[in-house]
Amino acid sequence: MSEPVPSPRPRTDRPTALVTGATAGLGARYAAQLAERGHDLVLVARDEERLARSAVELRSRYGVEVEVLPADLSERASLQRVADRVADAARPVDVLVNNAGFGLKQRFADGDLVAHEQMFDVLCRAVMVLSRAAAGAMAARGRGRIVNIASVAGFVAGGGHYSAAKAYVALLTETLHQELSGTGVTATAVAPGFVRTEFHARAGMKSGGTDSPAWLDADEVVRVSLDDAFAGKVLSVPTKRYKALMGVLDVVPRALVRTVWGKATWGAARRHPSGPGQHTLGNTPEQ
Ligand SMILES: NC(=O)C1=CN([C@@H]2O[C@H](COP(=O)(O)OP(=O)(O)OC[C@H]3O[C@@H](n4cnc5c(N)ncnc54)[C@H](OP(=O)(O)O)[C@@H]3O)[C@@H](O)[C@H]2O)C=CC1
Ligand SMILES: N[C@@H](C=O)C(=O)O
Repeated sequence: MSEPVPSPRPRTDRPTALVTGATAGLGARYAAQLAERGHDLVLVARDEERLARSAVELRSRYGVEVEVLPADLSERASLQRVADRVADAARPVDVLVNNAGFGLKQRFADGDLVAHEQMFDVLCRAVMVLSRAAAGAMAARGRGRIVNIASVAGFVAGGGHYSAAKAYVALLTETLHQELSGTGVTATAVAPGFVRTEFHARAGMKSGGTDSPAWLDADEVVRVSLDDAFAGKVLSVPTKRYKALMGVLDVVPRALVRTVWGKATWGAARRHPSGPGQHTLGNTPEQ
């Protein structure tokens, strides 16, 4: 990736939101809805052309200032540039949306270690570094919103490395919310269920009938989660269906959840190229 040239933009009296993974799926909708709610934007993703196209469209549609900050969040130097932008006291970021992410269609135990390290770096390390940068800068100003995209998958026992990473995001966000209490800064973990975005196609996963009620509209997820974040809620679970599922997950024994999720075609099994029961390790979900 070539060295990015951040576009310097004059400050306006509008608040600024920085969104990672802003070019597709949920991130693109966060950018658009935050602009609609009167925010200037800083857009982060890897694809520079797509970032530039998004910026042009958002400026013309919403009349806000849009900076682009191309960065691969799995690379430490790039991540640091984004963290420096988040913490820049001269150009305050009022809302941080840690959204960038991806899934892997492979098991953890015998999958490609480099791919799993990249997933860890983007889903966990980047969220940790950027949340911390935002927490310090925002607390010093006495206001700010940190919005971290977790997943219902993060509350599912046995859902693979992805679930573990999203569990980390949820718990880190709850910790941050607690530590920031009284500072004027809030942290919100968003836990969507299945959402129609590029996520599953990019990972080569089967997504089944995306018109089924299990699949959510990205715009609805973003609207509900921004309302929750601006209300200072610590956890946002968009839609009644998934709130009900989270209620069930709270009371069902973990061993049962592991077994069901491991075998279900819509669950962990669909992440395995070899399909349920045919993977190389010969482990049952209980092991
Ligand atoms: N879709 C779903 O069912 C659900 C998704 N989520 C979570 O929502 C978030 C958004 O996913 P979704 O919108 O579905 O996915 P998409 O695949 O539609 O979009 C992913 C975005 O992340 C960016 N991105 C990916 N890798 C990197 C990287 N290394 N550095 C910087 N940017 C990166 C992509 O841009 P580029 O390729 O240009 O870098 C893109 O803008 C993720 O955290 C995901 O885990 C949670 C629950 C459900
Ligand atoms: N809910 C989705 C992502 O978080 C999935 O599990 O595919």
